[in-house]
Amino acid sequence: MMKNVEHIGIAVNELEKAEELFSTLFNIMPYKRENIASQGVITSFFRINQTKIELLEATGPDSVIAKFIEKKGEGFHHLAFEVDDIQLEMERLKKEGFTLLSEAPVIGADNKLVCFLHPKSTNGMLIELCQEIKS
Ligand SMILES: CC[C@@H](C(=O)O)C(=O)SCCNC(=O)CCNC(=O)[C@H](O)C(C)(C)COP(=O)(O)OP(=O)(O)OC[C@H]1O[C@@H](n2cnc3c(N)ncnc32)[C@H](O)[C@@H]1OP(=O)(O)O
Ligand SMILES: [Co+2]
Repeated sequence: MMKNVEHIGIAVNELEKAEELFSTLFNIMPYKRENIASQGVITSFFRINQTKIELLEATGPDSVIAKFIEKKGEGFHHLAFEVDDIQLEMERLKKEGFTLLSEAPVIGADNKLVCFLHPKSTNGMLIELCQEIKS
C-alpha cells in the first residue's frame, strides 16, 4: 500500500550552490549527503517537519540527471512514495499496466529500497517507490 510522500526529488546543476540556496529558502541546513554510484547521482537531503527534499546532482554526463537537465532544465524531477512492501506494490502496479523501470527493487539513498515507474505510464511524472531497509 502507498503511504505518505517520502521525498521530493529536485535536479540541480551544482549541489553546493543549490544547498546554499535551499538552506536560505528553508532556513535549515541539509542533514546528509550521499553518493549513489548506481544512479550516477550525489544527493543532499533537507527535512522540513514531515517533508523531505532530495537534491540531485549528476556525477557524469551519462547520469539520468544530466540527461534530464539537458532536456528540461533544473527543477522538479520525481515524487517518491513510501510503501510497506515494495515487492508487493511493484507486482500490483505491473498488473495494473504501469511500466516499472527495474524488475526488482534497487538500493537507493537514505537506507531505502527503491523502484521507479516510467513517466510515460504516469501522466508524465516520474514516481519512485521507497521501502525502508530494516536491519
Ligand atoms: C538517489 C537514489 C534515488 C533515491 O533513493 O531517492 C533517486 O532518487 S535517483 C534519481 C535518479 N534516478 C532515476 O531517475 C532513475 C529512473 N529514471 C530513469 O530510468 C530515466 O530517467 C527514464 C525516466 C527512463 C528516462 O530515461 P531515458 O529514456 O534514457 O531518457 P529520455 O531523456 O529519452 O526520456 C524519455 C522520456 O521521459 C521523459 N522524462 C525523463 N525523465 C523524466 C522525469 N524525471 N520526469 C518526467 N519526464 C521525464 C523525457 O522528457 C522523455 O520524454 P519525451 O521527450 O516526451 O520523449
Ligand atoms: Co529519490
